[in-house]
Amino acid sequence: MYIVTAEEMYEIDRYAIEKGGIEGKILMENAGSQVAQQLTQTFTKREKMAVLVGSGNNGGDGFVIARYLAEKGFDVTVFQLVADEKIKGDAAFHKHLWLNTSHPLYQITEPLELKQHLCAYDIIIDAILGIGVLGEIREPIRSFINVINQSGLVKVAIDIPSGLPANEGIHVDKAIKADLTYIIDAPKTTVFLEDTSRYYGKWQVMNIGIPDAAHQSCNPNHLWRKKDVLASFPKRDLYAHKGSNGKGMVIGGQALMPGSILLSARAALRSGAGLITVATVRENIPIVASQCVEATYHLLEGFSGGFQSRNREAFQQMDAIAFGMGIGRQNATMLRELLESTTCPVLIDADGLYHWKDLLRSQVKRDAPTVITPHFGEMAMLTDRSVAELKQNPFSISRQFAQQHQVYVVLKGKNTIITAPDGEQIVSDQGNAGLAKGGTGDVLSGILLTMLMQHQNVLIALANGCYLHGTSAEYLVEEKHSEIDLLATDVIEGLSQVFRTLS
Ligand SMILES: NC(=O)C1=CN([C@@H]2O[C@H](COP(=O)(O)OP(=O)(O)OC[C@H]3O[C@@H](n4cnc5c(N)ncnc54)[C@H](OP(=O)(O)O)[C@@H]3O)[C@@H](O)[C@H]2O)[C@@H](O)CC1
Ligand SMILES: Nc1ncnc2c1ncn2[C@@H]1O[C@H](COP(=O)(O)OP(=O)(O)O)[C@@H](O)[C@H]1O
Ligand SMILES: [K+]
Repeated sequence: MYIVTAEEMYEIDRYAIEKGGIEGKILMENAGSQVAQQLTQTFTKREKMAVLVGSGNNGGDGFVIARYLAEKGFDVTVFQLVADEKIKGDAAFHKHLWLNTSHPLYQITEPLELKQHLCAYDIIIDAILGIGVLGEIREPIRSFINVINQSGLVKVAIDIPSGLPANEGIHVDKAIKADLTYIIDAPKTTVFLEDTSRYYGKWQVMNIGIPDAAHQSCNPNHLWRKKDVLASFPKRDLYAHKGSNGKGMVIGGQALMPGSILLSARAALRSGAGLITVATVRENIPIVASQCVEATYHLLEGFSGGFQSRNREAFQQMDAIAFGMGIGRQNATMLRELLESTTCPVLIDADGLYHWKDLLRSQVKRDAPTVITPHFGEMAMLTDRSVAELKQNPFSISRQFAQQHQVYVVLKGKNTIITAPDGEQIVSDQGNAGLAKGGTGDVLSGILLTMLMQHQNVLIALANGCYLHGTSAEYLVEEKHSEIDLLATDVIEGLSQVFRTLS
């Protein structure tokens, strides 16, 4: 599935119309008929529906929806919130078809008038503004939105809640707070931002017959789904041996922090790693080893001296390395040597990100992939921006950062945004609030470590790893646990069930 900006959506429409030869009227017919079909399955004929239409093509969708609902015997009325001359093109065509049905069309100019009418209805279908919204919401639409939000009725938005921008980085001035949104063709960027996602309510994407070539014409971001995992997850070779399933190392864990490295190592093993070595300080080895007997151990001699040649040899045998979980925030020497002396992917997480920030000021010689996995607080630290700014622009800030520093960025949150050094982006929206606990990030690092050892393509490896992590939490909360009691260790155990659905 794709994720689009408003500009990309217009480009996709243009391509479908000009190169695909599908007329805009037909796309509108498809959009309206698909939404109407969903509405007839979700609501009953006892519920009275008010379709509110504006001036653009979003309003055009509203006329089609109303026509299909009326044909199916639903009690539906169209309220036109703009002057007649504002409705043009494809929307005017479909308005004409609606009028031909001889069902009512009311033109409303006053908010109070709308309020009085709405008292007689159960459901509002919001087809007032789509992705063409620009700038501050003008009157009288502004007051209409207030009336709708205060109505207490069920609000179903078409494509996007009216007034909400499609793109990140735009202040929300006034918008409908929908209970449900039927998104046309592809989710818009604001579906995935903390402040704007709440306006959508539940959402569902309607396929309106736009050819895939139209999407590919503008190379939009991807939303990672099970079918993408099934298509890209490496198959196990019948004659596999532990070496062919990948050798990985987790480096971290100061004396008082054995837990994080234990979680990473166990998660890496549960994800199918052939061999995992834990590199940590002497005090941690018996603690971690007692709960992770499958791993081997490598002694890190303190944190002050950097790597000796003994260390370097061990690191160079690895297919991927994860660095930083519980390592403490001092001394970037070790990380520099690790990055410069290895040719395998290195993932940097947690405290390791503070070390990496220190290295940004100097040149690090490295050709192999580097992956950073910050949460929003860590990303704010790395980019010298505020968390609020980052939450409004996570896609563009991640992209700019990944391109500037030539790293893979896994920006973790409810929706995790994964960016490649060339700017390509994938979103993993799996998971739930049960993951908002200490240690779940360490588990993710372990899973990603194993994925890096086993996939050809780093971006896909990371997307698949995030899918496994989030889906494990989803299964566990559906069947056994709740979002309250879920622990990071449970997420490791839950991986078995996710893998069974992939084979
Ligand atoms: N083939 C296709 O294209 C398909 C498109 N589809 C559908 O089309 C939708 C996009 O249609 P669109 O481009 O007409 O934009 P849309 O938001 O409906 O109207 C824009 C108008 O709103 C107004 N307005 C803007 N800002 C405002 C403000 N701040 N405050 C107040 N008013 C404001 C302004 O009108 P004005 O008053 O300036 O004349 C402007 O002209 C898309 O979301 C999807 O639903 C589907 O049917 C599939 C096929
Ligand atoms: N509300 C949420 N919904 C879905 N996933 C979440 C949510 N909160 C956190 N997560 C996921 O949980 C993990 C938390 O990572 P992190 O903050 O690094 O934890 P820690 O450092 O304590 O191990 C990330 O993978 C993140 O995407
Ligand atoms: K709308």
